[in-house]
Formats: sequence, C-alpha cells, structure tokens
Amino acid sequence: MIAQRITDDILSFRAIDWDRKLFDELVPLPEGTTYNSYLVRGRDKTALIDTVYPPKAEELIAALKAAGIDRLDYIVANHAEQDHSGSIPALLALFPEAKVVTNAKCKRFILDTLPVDRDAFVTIRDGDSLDLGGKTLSFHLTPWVHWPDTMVTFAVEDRIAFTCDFLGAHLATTGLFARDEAQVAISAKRYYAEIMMPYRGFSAEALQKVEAFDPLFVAPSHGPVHDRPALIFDLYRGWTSDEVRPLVVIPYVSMYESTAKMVALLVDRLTERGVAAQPVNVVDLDSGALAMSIVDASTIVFASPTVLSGPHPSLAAAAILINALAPKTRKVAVMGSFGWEGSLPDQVIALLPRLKAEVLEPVMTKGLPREETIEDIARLADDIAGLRITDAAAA
Ligand SMILES: Cc1cc2nc3c(=O)[nH]c(=O)nc-3n(C[C@H](O)[C@H](O)[C@H](O)COP(=O)(O)O)c2cc1C
Repeated sequence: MIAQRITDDILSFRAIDWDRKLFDELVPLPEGTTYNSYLVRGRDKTALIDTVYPPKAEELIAALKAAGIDRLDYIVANHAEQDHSGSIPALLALFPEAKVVTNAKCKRFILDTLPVDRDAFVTIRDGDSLDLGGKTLSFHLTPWVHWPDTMVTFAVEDRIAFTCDFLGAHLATTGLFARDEAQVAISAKRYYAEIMMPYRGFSAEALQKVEAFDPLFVAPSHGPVHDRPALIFDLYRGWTSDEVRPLVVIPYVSMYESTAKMVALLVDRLTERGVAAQPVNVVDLDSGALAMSIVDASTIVFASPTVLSGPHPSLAAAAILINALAPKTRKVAVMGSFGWEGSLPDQVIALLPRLKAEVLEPVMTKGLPREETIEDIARLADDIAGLRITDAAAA
C-alpha cells in the first residue's frame, strides 16, 4: 500500500484485495475490492477517516509510517462494520492519544464488537464539525446506507465527501480515480444492488444530502475515488428512482427441461412484444449477478419444477434473496411444471412479502409444455406487456 494524493493535505491509503472472492460469505467479488482509509492533515491536528479490514491493518500502519505520519489525533469511524472499523484497535495501540470520532449508534456498535475503550470516543451529532486547523470536517448522518449507524464525513475546504460504503464499488485497481467509467459503473451497480437496494428510499435521501455538498471528489471506502462525482450521482439517481425499464428477469431452474422449455417460450413471446427478457439459471447462483439484473427490471417471473410439493430449493433461495433485496419491480409471476400436484405458485409468492408488485396469473403445466401451456404463456406475455385487459384492470 502507498499513500496516494487527492489534494495537498488529503491522502488516500487503499488496501487492495486482489484475491478476495467472497464478501460477507455471500457476495461474489469478480473484481476483488479495496478498503480505503483517508488521511486529512490540518495545521494543528491530523485525522484518519475509516480504517481497513483487520488482515490489512499491518499494511496500513506500514504505509502511514512510510508517509511520515507519527501522530494521529482523530480516527473518524463512518460505519462500525469490521471492514472499516476493525483496525481501530491496532491503530489505537500505535497512536494511543487518538480519539475515535463517531455518532452514538456507531459508537455503540464498535463497543459491541471491538476491544475499544469507552473513553476513547468523541461522540458527534448530525451536522457537527471538527476543526483541524484550517481544515474542517463536518459529519452528516445517513442512516441505512447500509446500517443504522452510517454517516458521511465532508472535508469542507477541499470539498471531499467521504461516503464509506455509500457510492462505493468492489473493484481492485491501483488507479486512485474512477477513470474507466464503464467498468466502475458495473462494479458500482453490483455494489448498489447487493448492499443499498434494500434501503432504496434511504439511499435516495443520502444521495440528496451528498449532492447538496457539491463535492469536487466523492471518496468511498471501497473502490476508486470519483473526481467526476456526476458519474456516480447520475447512476444512483436512476437506480434509486421509481422508474423501471421494460425488462423481465426470469430466475429459473429445471431438472428435466420442462420448465426450461417454458422459459424459452416466454422469452420468445416477450421478444415478439418488444419486451426484453433475461433468464437467470439459479443453480450455482452468482447472487450479485441476480441482484444487478433486478435493479430496474419491470417484472420478475419465477420458474421452477415442483419438488416435494413446492419450489425447487435453488429457486426458493433465489426468491428469499430477491425478497430481501426488495427491488422496485412492478409485476411478478410464477410458472413451472409438476408431475402430479403441488402448490408451487402460492408457495413462491408467500416468499415475497416485501415486493410491492402486482401478482400475475401463474402458468403451470403437467410435464412438458403442451398446446394450452403455449397459449397460457402468450397470455402471460400479454399481461407483462400490459396488452391484456383483465377484469381487475377493467373494473
Ligand atoms: C425430487 C423430485 C421431487 C418431486 N416432487 C414433486 C411433487 O411434490 N409434486 C409434483 O407434482 N411433482 C413432483 N416432481 C415431479 C416434477 O415436478 C416433474 O417431473 C416436472 O415436470 C419436472 O420439471 P422439469 O422438467 O422442469 O425439471 C418431483 C420430481 C423430483 C425429481
């Protein structure tokens, strides 16, 4: 790790994790990640904003020493999760005079999970600021992006917003700034989908707060720094809005191809109607890819064979994940195959209480799709495309 300069007095210390494959034992990291810590030097005091994942603590300490940092007055904790706050104990051991600056909730979480003395904290409230001598840090609570404790720190004179997880991306790169915008957009979308989408309303509020600072830089604690913040602001404005696009995501599994044939038929009927379709085989699922696919999809159709009277367990797992992510999808439907009987559609819909979506009529077939199944699938495609007047819609 090396110190990288954002402005004369503000340095970035980014621990690059090229090899990490899975985050939180859940989220695949196709591009690795970084844990970013930032140093702000005032005339009188020096503050470190966020730390790094504990296995990277030694790297951070070595890089701070190499940059000639022999005193830390403050460690600002924007969020208690260990990938950002986990190295606070190691840093306090090296700089025992430093105070941990954070809000009351974050302090509580740190005390619950890390060996940090209660007296080490300075507790701030929303809008408070800290004078480092010619450099001011202001603190702004942004709850639920993505824990209740999350906040953003703003370097007032240099106009840098330190947003921690918010506006971040899992992307390992030596480049300090987000120059490959296409690549950053994909990584940021994956990150938003997995981490922020369940709290879309809070993300929209936090976005307004950060945009109002009119920052020159947005410096998250994963991924590159945005020196053109409009890129990430525009992306988040779209993702957090109520707008959907005509895209049907079809999470599916099929043991003997009956359900797979139904999926293929639905894809064709949707394509004929000018609606984009994206089947996602959920066996051996990349949860991040599925999450990304549903960020602004208008419809989700769950497709599964009947297994032990209900959905295939892989499809059930995908439905549980999608429910937890709470996408803004407007319509949902279930289709599938059975051998004798079962209540697959009801069971799948029961897994989706958080989705505020219209539930369309299901399509079920005994064994392989037959003539009437083909008609039912065309009817489902009409329902999705809004081409069929139902009794409910006519009333
Ligand atoms: C392990 C297993 C359990 C099954 N359980 C049921 C069931 O409870 N009810 C039912 O109607 N069919 C059941 N079936 C039959 C399948 O639902 C049926 O063969 C279906 O057509 C398979 O669809 P697919 O070709 O998309 O895999 C089961 C099949 C398997 C292999």
